[in-house]
Amino acid sequence: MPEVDLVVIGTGPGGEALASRAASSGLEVVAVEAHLVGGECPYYGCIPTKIMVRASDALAEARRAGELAGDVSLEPSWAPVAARVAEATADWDDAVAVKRLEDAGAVVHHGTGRLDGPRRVVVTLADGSETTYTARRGVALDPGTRPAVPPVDGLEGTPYWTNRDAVRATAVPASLVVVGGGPIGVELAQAFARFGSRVTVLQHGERLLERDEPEASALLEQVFMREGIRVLTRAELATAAYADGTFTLGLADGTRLSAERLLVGAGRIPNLDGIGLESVGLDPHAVSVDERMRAADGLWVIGDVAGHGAFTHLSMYQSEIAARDILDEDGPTAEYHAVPHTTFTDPEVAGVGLTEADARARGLDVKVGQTDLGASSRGYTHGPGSDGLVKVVEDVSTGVLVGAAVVGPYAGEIISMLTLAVHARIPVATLRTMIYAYPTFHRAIESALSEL
Ligand SMILES: Cc1cc2nc3c(=O)[nH]c(=O)nc-3n(C[C@H](O)[C@H](O)[C@H](O)COP(=O)(O)OP(=O)(O)OC[C@H]3O[C@@H](n4cnc5c(N)ncnc54)[C@H](O)[C@@H]3O)c2cc1C
Ligand SMILES: NC(=O)c1ccc[n+]([C@@H]2O[C@H](COP(=O)([O-])OP(=O)(O)OC[C@H]3O[C@@H](n4cnc5c(N)ncnc54)[C@H](O)[C@@H]3O)[C@@H](O)[C@H]2O)c1
Repeated sequence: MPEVDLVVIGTGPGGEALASRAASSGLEVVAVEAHLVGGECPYYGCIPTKIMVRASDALAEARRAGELAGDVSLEPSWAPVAARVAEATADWDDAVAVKRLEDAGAVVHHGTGRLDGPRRVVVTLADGSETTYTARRGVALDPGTRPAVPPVDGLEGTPYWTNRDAVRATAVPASLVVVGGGPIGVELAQAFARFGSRVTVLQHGERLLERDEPEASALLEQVFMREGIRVLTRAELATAAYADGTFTLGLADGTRLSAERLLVGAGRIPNLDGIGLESVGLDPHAVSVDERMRAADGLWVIGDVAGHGAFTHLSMYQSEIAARDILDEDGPTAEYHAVPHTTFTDPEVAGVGLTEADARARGLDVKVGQTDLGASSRGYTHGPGSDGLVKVVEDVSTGVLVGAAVVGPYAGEIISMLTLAVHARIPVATLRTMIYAYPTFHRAIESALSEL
């Protein structure tokens, strides 16, 4: 039985970084990847979708030019988008990532990994051959998630898209129904709509982006309506059929829709099934980790399945914490009070820490300040496309911000100073003494603070 120091099962962004860090620190590392080294983010998630978003934002800005700088003639084409996505993903080939990992000193297997007791992993390759490894230090899991497909009558067997198909699109569908109004659904809905697709978003819940502030959801819904994207909330897809290039869809309330394409972006399922958690005495369906990302002795779990949020920056953050523990290095342990996120719609929707509702649910004595970004000096000079807001949530008992939201152009950048404030627990009194450059979007934060 081959013996190594560490086996990493699943090389999402964090798993890849962990394998690389451990190998370059001198450990004997085996990395096992069922599909592409790097995981969902570079091939089917963050990177290709942000290329699509960037292109659709360019179209939106060009359309705004009329009001700002005179006419622009536009002939939208998906060809450059598809070409940039193919280039970024190397046509969905991970050779460069594999080489990077091998150059760091790791052995990479394309196959599936399964725990087979403490510090033991069975690797099954595509040809069915199996090798069992013993891992002296232990095993790290970063298996990520896959799309959740709702149990809709007739859906199975139809050529519905998930994010994996949408990023491979070579043409814009004339019409598109998107199931799910979370980050995946709203980013892709707007990107395709701006290229001319007639888009309807079906959202189970009461509003888009349910984990964000309700004011952010309402603003995004207004923008979607203005851009001609139909949003049906409290909508439940009940039936689906596909014939002659058209989906026919029935909602639970009797509404019928048809579209050329159907995109399912309705949440994710953790890839924990079959990974052998029960062989080390753990619940096979859910895993919990401590502040060093340990799920058991000699077992570290990172990334989306670790249960603290599904973002690449979290997977990377947790990877470094696990790496330090595996390498017996000192350093801070995991803290989640200031996790930021940005949904790359236009306007961008960003947040950090707790929403007002979350803070109140925790029993905090909360004060809230909010301001209209479009009404700021920068919003006024920016003109069309400046819809937005800043909302800050203060814990009155400590006088620090526990959460904040920014909606607007560059919200993902503007949120960074609020992330610092929440992360470092900078008193609101100190934030109020800061000088905010005029006329920037981030200056609106000063106005929001004055509303507290
Ligand atoms: C459309 C879309 C857009 C997104 N946009 C953003 C964004 O803009 N910003 C952001 O921060 N996040 C974004 N995300 C989320 C981000 O992609 C994930 O949070 C990120 O990939 C981290 O995931 P992970 O480390 O858990 O693993 P993943 O990236 O999911 O990778 C896990 C890997 O493990 C492999 N694997 C699973 N089981 C096994 C096994 N038994 N053996 C071997 N290999 C296995 C899989 O093949 C996969 O390659 C997006 C996600 C999607 C779907
Ligand atoms: N920019 C980013 O950072 C980014 C972008 C995309 C995805 N992500 C990550 O990936 C995760 C998954 O994204 P997601 O959008 O699939 O998940 P999500 O769980 O955040 O949202 C899915 C939405 O679909 C709705 N839904 C579920 N079943 C439905 C049904 N049958 N009919 C209609 N609506 C239904 C839910 O109410 C929910 O609002 C996100 O939580 C996020 O962490 C991040």
